[in-house]
Amino acid sequence: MSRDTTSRQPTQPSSAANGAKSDDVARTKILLLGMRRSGKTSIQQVLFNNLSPRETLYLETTTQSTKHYFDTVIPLEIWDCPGDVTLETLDAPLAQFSTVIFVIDIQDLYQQPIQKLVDFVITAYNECPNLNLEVFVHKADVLTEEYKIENFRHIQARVLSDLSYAGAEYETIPINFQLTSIYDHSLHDAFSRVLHKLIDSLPYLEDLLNVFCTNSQANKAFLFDTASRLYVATDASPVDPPVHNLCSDYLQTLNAFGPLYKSVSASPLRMRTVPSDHSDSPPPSAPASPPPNPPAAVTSNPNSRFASPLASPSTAPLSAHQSPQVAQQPLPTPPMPHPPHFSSSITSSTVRPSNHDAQGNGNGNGHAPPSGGKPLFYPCAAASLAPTAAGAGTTLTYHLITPKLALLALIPTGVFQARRGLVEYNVVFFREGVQEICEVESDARKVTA
Ligand SMILES: Nc1nc2c(ncn2[C@@H]2O[C@H](COP(=O)(O)OP(=O)(O)OP(=O)(O)O)[C@@H](O)[C@H]2O)c(=O)[nH]1
Repeated sequence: MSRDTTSRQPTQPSSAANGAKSDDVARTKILLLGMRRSGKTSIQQVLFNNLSPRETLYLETTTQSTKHYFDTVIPLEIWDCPGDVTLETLDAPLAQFSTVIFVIDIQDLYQQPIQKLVDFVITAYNECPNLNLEVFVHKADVLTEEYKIENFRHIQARVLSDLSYAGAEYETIPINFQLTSIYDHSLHDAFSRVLHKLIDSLPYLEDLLNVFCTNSQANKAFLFDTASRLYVATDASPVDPPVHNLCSDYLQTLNAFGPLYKSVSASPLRMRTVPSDHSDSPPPSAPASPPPNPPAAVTSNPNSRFASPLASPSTAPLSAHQSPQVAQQPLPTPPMPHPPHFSSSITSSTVRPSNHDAQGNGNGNGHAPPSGGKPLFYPCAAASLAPTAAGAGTTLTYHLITPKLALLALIPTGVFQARRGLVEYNVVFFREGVQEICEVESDARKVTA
């Protein structure tokens, strides 16, 4: 991260590219504001630069506004500002930001930080009434559960009463308060909710997740950004924090083994020569059945494109052997250690080439197939959460959807065991839908010179 340690006056913001920086896309801008030491840089670094929370202890004070780039479903530009920045010294019009996140330390119950927040809200509202205003009441981990809630309510009540005291027109400004900490999952959950408001195609992603859940009998499904572990969309059922935390932990475990997947999948030679040992694999002579054409438009109803495990008996004979996703010669199952947070065992972990992408189609999120025509690979994995009785409990599944996004779903183990091929068949169509949405997003954001 680049910082100017000599100048204390913010001038032109500097850039630090975590994702690929490119000037040819219109980025959604998020501004991080707050008092000194409130935790702005830590939030940005933990979420988007994979910094471990403990390492934030060694972060230096920010002296100059710094832009960070991050590419997910939408390209983001996150501005980390010094604690003493004002809207006048920001050197950028507020109107160019989609969201401002004001970070306030949960122990800052004094007049100054709250007054700074209130002043900022009033100025921002006068300048840009439609600006999305978020307040992260941060470092929640330092207090016990009881004091945490008390301080959170106190800060919220003080801000709202000061605003109404400032004028009747400020009483109704929509401000979203969230409790956050870099030491638990609350920060990821809070930032995911901020992100949802910025993704225009969110309803389409949610539709795809709802259809996937219905047809695969999944209790819950998330579409996660794999690098930041923010969920960019989820199905219509409410988010239960323990379920979100479980999925996030599982993703973190799998991320830790990402390089293993890469080294295996990077070698097309190995893909052709290593014999299969996976029970779901088709016989070598199994014909590769290409999937149907991708949906004509993002808005098309995807319902008819999913096969339901609960559908009429005519759909039941569909199995993994018929799934277009598994028709290539399979790779061996890489060894997976027991994940630390699960009392369960990994039931499977495979690296499978997607037929669809082997043909060079449907690479979403603006990712062309790697040069040299190598296909992209989509690892999948599953962990049984209650392995005691056969078929009982829930299975947590992971399927990579695009190079940056993964589907995590909770499926009853009985369904997953009996209809796994069909679940994976549904994933193929889910992937096509998401990739198409990402392509539309990426096309819409291209800036032509
Ligand atoms: N306990 C706890 N400490 C945190 C949390 N987030 C950040 N910190 C700590 O707060 C201190 C300040 O964090 P920074 O990220 O540098 O804060 P900042 O707002 O960027 O500070 P300036 O650059 O001075 O504006 C560091 O020691 C972090 O480790 C949190 O969620 N919980």
